[in-house]
Amino acid sequence: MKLVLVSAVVLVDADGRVLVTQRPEGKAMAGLWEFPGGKVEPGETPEAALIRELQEELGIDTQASCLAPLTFASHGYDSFHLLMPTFVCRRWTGTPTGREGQAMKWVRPAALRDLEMPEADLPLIPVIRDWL
Ligand SMILES: Nc1nc2c([nH]c(=O)n2[C@H]2C[C@H](O)[C@@H](COP(=O)(O)OP(=O)(O)OP(=O)(O)O)O2)c(=O)[nH]1
Repeated sequence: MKLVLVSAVVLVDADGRVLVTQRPEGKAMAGLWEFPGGKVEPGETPEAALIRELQEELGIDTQASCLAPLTFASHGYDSFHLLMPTFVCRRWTGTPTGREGQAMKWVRPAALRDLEMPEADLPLIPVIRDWL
């Protein structure tokens, strides 16, 4: 089974809400709400991958010192095993916008359980609720 390393981040705004983005039509798991992030490329650190993905996907800038490790997901999908270090970030510059046309929204941690999220994300929800 292929191990896929994906970095994700829980962006937290001044009101304590977190950002989720919707996977676009045509991709695997289309329509599900997920945390910003993406695959870590060869030679890249998880932090560098996130900084790159946040710029590409949302048009915001942050730095490694603003990314605090929160938890991780480890989940077996049919065709790969996902390992997803998950950070929390409260400091960035710019306003997140769906640069790739994806829908996004800010939600209270308590409302995450009402969203349809990828299987791998479900164990993250109580951790986020407890620690934010
Ligand atoms: N960014 C992110 N990806 C997640 C989450 N939960 C989860 O299972 N994933 C999975 C979905 C994808 O299989 C993988 C992230 O890969 P990706 O977004 O860079 O790439 P992708 O599948 O959209 O598509 P591709 O460009 O590789 O074709 O991790 C999450 O909360 N955030």
